[in-house]
Amino acid sequence: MTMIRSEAEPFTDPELGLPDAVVPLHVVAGRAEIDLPAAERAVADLLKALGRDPHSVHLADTPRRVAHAYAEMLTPREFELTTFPNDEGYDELVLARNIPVQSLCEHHMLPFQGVAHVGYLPGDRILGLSKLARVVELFARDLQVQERLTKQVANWLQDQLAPKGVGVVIEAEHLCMSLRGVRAAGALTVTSSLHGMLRDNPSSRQEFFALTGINS
Ligand SMILES: Nc1nc2c(ncn2[C@@H]2O[C@H](COP(=O)(O)OP(=O)(O)OP(=O)(O)O)[C@@H](O)[C@H]2O)c(=O)[nH]1
Ligand SMILES: [Zn+2]
Repeated sequence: MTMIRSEAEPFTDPELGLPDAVVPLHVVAGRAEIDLPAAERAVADLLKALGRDPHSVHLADTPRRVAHAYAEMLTPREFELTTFPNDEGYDELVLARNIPVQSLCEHHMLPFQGVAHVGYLPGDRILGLSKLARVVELFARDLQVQERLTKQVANWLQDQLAPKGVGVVIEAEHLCMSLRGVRAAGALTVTSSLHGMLRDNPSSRQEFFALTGINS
């Protein structure tokens, strides 16, 4: 998945007034359009291959439902990137903890879900808080591995906001590990990605992990 920014320049000095840097985001191809009728046919074929009758009264609507469910789970909502000038020179951590994460593992197309803790040390700009959760959704609504998801969120914040540091931790349970296979129900996978001072400065790093509740 690739994202481009609009024609608007993101971080030019604003006129007075807020919000001052609203940048429409467009999720662009890298992925083809979702073809719902083809997905429905494929689900009906899968049911048949699994020894089930897709035309039975119970399953007649299932291909449509499954196709729509996957389409929904693979389609992030677009949003506008809203930043504000850091007029007060706020120079401590901003951290949104326990952001819900729902994604699909690319190996089994089964959900993995949990929480993300997303933080940054502001530079010249601060970010609308909701955008920390929106960017998690932007990259989670894809076929993913948790490591890539974690890095994409951190890289996006670093690129878009140019803060002094970025930290992202994701804790998630993978249904492919709990429902089937090894059946390790309740096992949590923890991943992290850090940039700038949160990576390089030991006390900033420690503070970040302390506030996330993760022992570094
Ligand atoms: N690194 C990583 N691995 C993942 C993620 N989600 C699922 N996996 C793993 O992807 C691997 C795929 O391994 P395979 O051996 O090809 O698949 P499998 O035979 O179904 O493996 P088992 O789950 O061990 O039964 C499994 O070990 C999964 O646990 C993820 O987000 N990151
Ligand atoms: Zn999996």
